Amino acid sequence: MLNQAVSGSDQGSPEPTSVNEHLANGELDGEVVGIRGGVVDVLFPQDSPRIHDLLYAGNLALEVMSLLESGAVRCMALAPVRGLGLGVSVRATGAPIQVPVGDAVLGRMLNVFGEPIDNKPAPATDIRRSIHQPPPALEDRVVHSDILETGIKAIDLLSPIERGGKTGLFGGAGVGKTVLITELINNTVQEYEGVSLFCGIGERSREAEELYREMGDAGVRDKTVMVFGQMNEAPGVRFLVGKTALTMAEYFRDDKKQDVLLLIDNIFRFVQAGSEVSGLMGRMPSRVGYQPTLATELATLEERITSTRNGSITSIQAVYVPADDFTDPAAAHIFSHLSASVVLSRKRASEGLYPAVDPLASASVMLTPAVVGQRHYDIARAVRRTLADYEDLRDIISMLGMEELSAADRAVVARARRLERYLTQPFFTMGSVDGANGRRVPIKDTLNDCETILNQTEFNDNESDYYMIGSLKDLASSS
Ligand SMILES: Nc1ncnc2c1ncn2[C@@H]1O[C@H](COP(=O)(O)OP(=O)(O)OP(=O)(O)O)[C@@H](O)[C@H]1O
Repeated sequence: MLNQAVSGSDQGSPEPTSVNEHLANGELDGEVVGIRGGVVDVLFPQDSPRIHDLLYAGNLALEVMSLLESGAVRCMALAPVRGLGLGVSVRATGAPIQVPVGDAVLGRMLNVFGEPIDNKPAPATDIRRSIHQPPPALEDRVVHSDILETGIKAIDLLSPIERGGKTGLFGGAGVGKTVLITELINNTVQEYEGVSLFCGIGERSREAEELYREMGDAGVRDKTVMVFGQMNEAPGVRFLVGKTALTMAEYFRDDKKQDVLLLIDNIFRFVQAGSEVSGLMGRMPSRVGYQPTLATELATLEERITSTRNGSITSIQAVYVPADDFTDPAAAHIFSHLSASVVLSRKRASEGLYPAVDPLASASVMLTPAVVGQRHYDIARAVRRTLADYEDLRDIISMLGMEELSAADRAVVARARRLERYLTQPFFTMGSVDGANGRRVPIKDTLNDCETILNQTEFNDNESDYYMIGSLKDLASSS
């Protein structure tokens, strides 16, 4: 209901009063004047709250998205709007969502508001930050040229991850993005000198629980923060939860001067949530039905994920590619923010070649002689060339058979098939499923092994022996 004090103040002082002053007097109450899906219009008889301010209609949290000509504010709901009616009174908090930051959030599983979802008390800290922050100034950003070694052969060899950079794991449904990101957590978090932050956006809630348990088993939970806004939550939550995680990451980087490893599964769901909100807000869709503001929305998040003089944020982001279409505007825009992209292919997954990294489509700006060294660069190129030549020969083989190939081409095929199998790897996180034990392979071994295979001229061994092994030492010890 409209507040009496507010409606009676028409004849009051002509001086505009600030929102905070109204709040102090408990005056800034508004009223729900429109509800459309998760979008709620609220009319404040006097000062309107600002964009991004948090409002409450009873227990329902709302975030102000835009100011309407009618003087009302259009908000997105951060929970289902079931039961909400016109005329319900709304209270403005006078501030955006503020989340707890600092050591108190370590080891915790939190939601978009920074509230616990692990059945433990709220993080014990008074330090809270607004989730809407500007990106660091250009002159404060720094570029590293170090590699974060993952122990995953295909990634370290063909698409090395930049420390302090952004890496994307692209793939359609069910090609192994979540498995790969979990393996990366397993392989890197333990050795990572700094804190890790996992942000789950719009994925299955079951995955959140599994991850929490795995973090506990691996003994890394106390240097990890997990923030979730999963697929069962309102689009507004999925849209904002990335910012919650980033605000916590920025505090570790800027105030504690620590290095942060930020893992996001799945950044596409952030774009998708933005598109749901945009549709509800009544904006005209743009290409392929996405929101016209796709590029700016993504930039406000991605530009904050950066390394500064204070500390670095290394981020690894899973990117769902709708219908395996890599020209999809969401995938293409995300791609433009990254320094390395690991592309997972359905064809390789269907052949059981896990991790299904596509050696020809995956790339990294780190893969230059200046960063990885001439030898690594040459070996990676030779591996790619061999696999590309094999791709070209595949049609001929399927039509005419291997017999029609020249001896040189047959050698290329033999090497390529061995390389393809060698680049598969048993994962620690899949151990219980396929029975094999996980393997972590240092890049030095991967380079030596690939060189050995590339130089191979006799092919008496069985190519299937190269499948799901760690380094070639495994092959020698099993024969
Ligand atoms: N490295 C691997 N080794 C063995 N099996 C794997 C591997 N990666 C993926 N798989 C198989 O593929 C399935 C799907 O993997 P995952 O859930 O990671 O896919 P996804 O790309 O995240 O899918 P979605 O888009 O549906 O979330 C797994 O359940 C597993 O059976």
